[in-house]
Amino acid sequence: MADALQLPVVDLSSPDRFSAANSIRQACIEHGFFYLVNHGVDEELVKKVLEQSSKFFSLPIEDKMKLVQRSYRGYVTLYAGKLDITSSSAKADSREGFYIGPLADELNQWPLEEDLPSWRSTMETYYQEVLSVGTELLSLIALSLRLDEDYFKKLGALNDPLAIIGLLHYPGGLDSSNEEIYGASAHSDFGMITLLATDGVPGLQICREKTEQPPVWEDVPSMSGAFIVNIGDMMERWTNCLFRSTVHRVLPPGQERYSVAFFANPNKDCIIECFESCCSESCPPRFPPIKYLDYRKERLRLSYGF
Ligand SMILES: O=C(O)CCC(=O)C(=O)O
Ligand SMILES: [Fe+2]
Repeated sequence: MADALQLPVVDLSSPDRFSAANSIRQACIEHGFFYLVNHGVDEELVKKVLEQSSKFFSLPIEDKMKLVQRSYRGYVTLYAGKLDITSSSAKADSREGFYIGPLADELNQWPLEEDLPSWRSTMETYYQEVLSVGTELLSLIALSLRLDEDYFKKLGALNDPLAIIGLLHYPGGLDSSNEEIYGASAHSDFGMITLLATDGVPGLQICREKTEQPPVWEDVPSMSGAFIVNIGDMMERWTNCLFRSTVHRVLPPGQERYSVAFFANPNKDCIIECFESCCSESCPPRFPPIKYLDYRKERLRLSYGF
């Protein structure tokens, strides 16, 4: 059994934006994870998204396969990939997913309205609402880095961002004592930040020290009404590792589990290079500049082969 963890709580509606920014700074330095409360997304909407997600995954496999992923939009089958690209012994991840990208770009695939009424409109509403929460949160993150509030906007990261909803289903029924099968094996997220909602079934764990052996895994329980937010690799690169893109995983829950991850990714052409304020002669950039799309493509190729 892993240690229980008390993650910091950030209030998005706090009138004292500087104190909210400071708590974000501390959370991102120490954990790379925090709970976000008072974010303004109605709990009923989150519940509806989870219900609609469960309706999709309950369809017969032939129907799900009609929407099998193209350009990483649509249905990704159980055991299709392995997020842990460092382990040769971990088996493929025991989960299935459905991915929805930018609403305007025509690549998305949708179930028919007559098969799953209101499914598309529920997901579109959720996409727009969580994107605006993410945008607001990024202005606080900019403040927390002593940058202008609209820094990420000016950088172009928020112009047509390649944000993705991942509807995730962990079927359960697997014995978690089998060390080599995970719901989602150990990984860091590829983008700027991720905002996660779950159905409350446990399973998510983080490892704060990547290099510690043996690794120490700590449980991240869900908090009712809060998003679990984590820092992704692009934010880690921008900040030269000041903010951590913390490694996390999902154990195979004995019980079925649903979650919805909103990956707030930057614009596909955004060049990610260390902020000037985060490097110096004595602390040079640890990563070369990289275009977001190139980084993302490589990670998807390594984990999923597409
Ligand atoms: O399902 C979860 O709780 C986390 C999923 C996750 O970490 C991911 O898909 O990147
Ligand atoms: Fe993740």
